[in-house]
Amino acid sequence: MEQKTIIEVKSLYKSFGKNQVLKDFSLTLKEEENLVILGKSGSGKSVLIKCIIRLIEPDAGEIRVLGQDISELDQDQMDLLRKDVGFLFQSNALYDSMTVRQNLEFPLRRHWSAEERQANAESAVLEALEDVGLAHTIDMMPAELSGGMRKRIALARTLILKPKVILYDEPTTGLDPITGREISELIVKIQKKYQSSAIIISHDMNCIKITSNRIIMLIEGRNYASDTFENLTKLPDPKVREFFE
Ligand SMILES: Nc1ncnc2c1ncn2[C@@H]1O[C@H](COP(=O)(O)OP(=O)(O)OP(=O)(O)O)[C@@H](O)[C@H]1O
Repeated sequence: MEQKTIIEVKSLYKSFGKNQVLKDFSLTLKEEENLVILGKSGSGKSVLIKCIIRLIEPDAGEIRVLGQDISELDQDQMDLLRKDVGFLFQSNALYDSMTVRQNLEFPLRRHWSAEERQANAESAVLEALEDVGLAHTIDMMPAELSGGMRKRIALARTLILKPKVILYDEPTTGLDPITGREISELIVKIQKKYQSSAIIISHDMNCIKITSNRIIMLIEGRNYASDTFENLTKLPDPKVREFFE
């Protein structure tokens, strides 16, 4: 059976003044796939992700998310789509003045009715916290948690809406190697449990090795090579080799 396409980006172009960042970039994300975007600093990985969640308007090209051309959606339709597309910020973006529970309840305010929240918020918060192994932190403040724990809480807050696809912006940056490995393993566990898909931006080779089903190399603004970790490490092309040496 052919796998469904979850995200399709076709011939994307984006420049800032004279700085041509994306030049004819394309990708396809399939159902239940963990796709890593690998590229140097400044190569346009964040710009790409921001185009996908429509924080940035591309100059040309097409982006389809869960079958919908996002340029055709109005604000309400885009809000509805955002429920299915989780985003884990590099900075975590937790609210420091709120407890862990309140942080997790926050996205429910926007996407669930008052009745739904009354009936199901408590169990949804607990399930998301259990997914990341941190149920005991429910009444703690973000400042009381380590960097790795804050990353897990941010992931739990993304999971609470049960997204079909999760976009991870450098999920292990700033973490020590052991904590980084735990987060990478958690990304794989979550994908299996929810049968979700993910785009993961990273240049942490350990994270990439653990999480990727496939890697796209973003070089000179385009999809320069796309293959599994193992196959890419065998390519003789010097521009690809740079990353694996
Ligand atoms: N809003 C903006 N205005 C002007 N230039 C921008 C803007 N956003 C990004 N850029 C430029 O686009 C290029 C790509 O930036 P981007 O943040 O996507 O890189 P990246 O691959 O994510 O890098 P890193 O790994 O360092 O995060 C950079 O040259 C950056 O200066």
